[in-house]
Amino acid sequence: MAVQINPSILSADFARLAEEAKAVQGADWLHVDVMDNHFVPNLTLGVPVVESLARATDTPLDCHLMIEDPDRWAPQYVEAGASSVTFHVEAAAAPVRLAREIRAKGARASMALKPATPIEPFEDLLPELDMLLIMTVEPGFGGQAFLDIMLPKIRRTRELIGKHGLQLWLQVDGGVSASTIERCADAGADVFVAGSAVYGAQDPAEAVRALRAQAATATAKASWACDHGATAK
Ligand SMILES: O=C(CO)[C@H](O)[C@H](O)COP(=O)(O)O
Ligand SMILES: [Fe+2]
Repeated sequence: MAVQINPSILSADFARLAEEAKAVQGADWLHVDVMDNHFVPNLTLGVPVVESLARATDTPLDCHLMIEDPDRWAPQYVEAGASSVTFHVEAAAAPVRLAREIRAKGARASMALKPATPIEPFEDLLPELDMLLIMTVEPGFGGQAFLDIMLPKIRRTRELIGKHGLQLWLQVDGGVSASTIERCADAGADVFVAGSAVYGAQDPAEAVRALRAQAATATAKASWACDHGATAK
């Protein structure tokens, strides 16, 4: 499977979101961080902004919900135009029902794990999902340092995906940059969120291209990709 690069608009200029979306043309998805100041100690944007952004760009929206009560809110993000909706398992009351509802409404269903949440208790849920997000920082803020200690979890998750023969995407989010993306790809990630590394760059579109090239090269050399026939874009 090809690697995917998803710039996070958390590091973009919120007053110029439509232009900021165009600045990363060539990106696979736009990553939209929704924070409610309850699940995480920060507040960003909600359904109306996602609705406007979906109208303003052709790049599909990958909504990462860092909010309480995703069972109630996640379906509204699909209706607002998100093509992928990620809820946190720590916040969901009924993750299987929620994933099925997101899919039934026509979006990709994704589940996120905070750094201290292990994957193993959720192995049986993997077939219900289109993507699993492993946080590589504590959720809440952009520009934090990548947590190396998450690499074994990425590796174990990739093994579980292989064991069950699933076509599940494995996303990493937090501190992903030119100096960390290769380790993530080597461990088994294939979808890479990058906020400050893209929007903090002189040329955001070039930063996306450079990250993609690095991830693709690391994936081509990775044992998990050789075993499962993954190919670089
Ligand atoms: O979910 C997030 C934070 O909770 C963001 O997507 C993430 O932090 C991106 O920013 P950066 O690449 O600068 O770490
Ligand atoms: Fe995110």
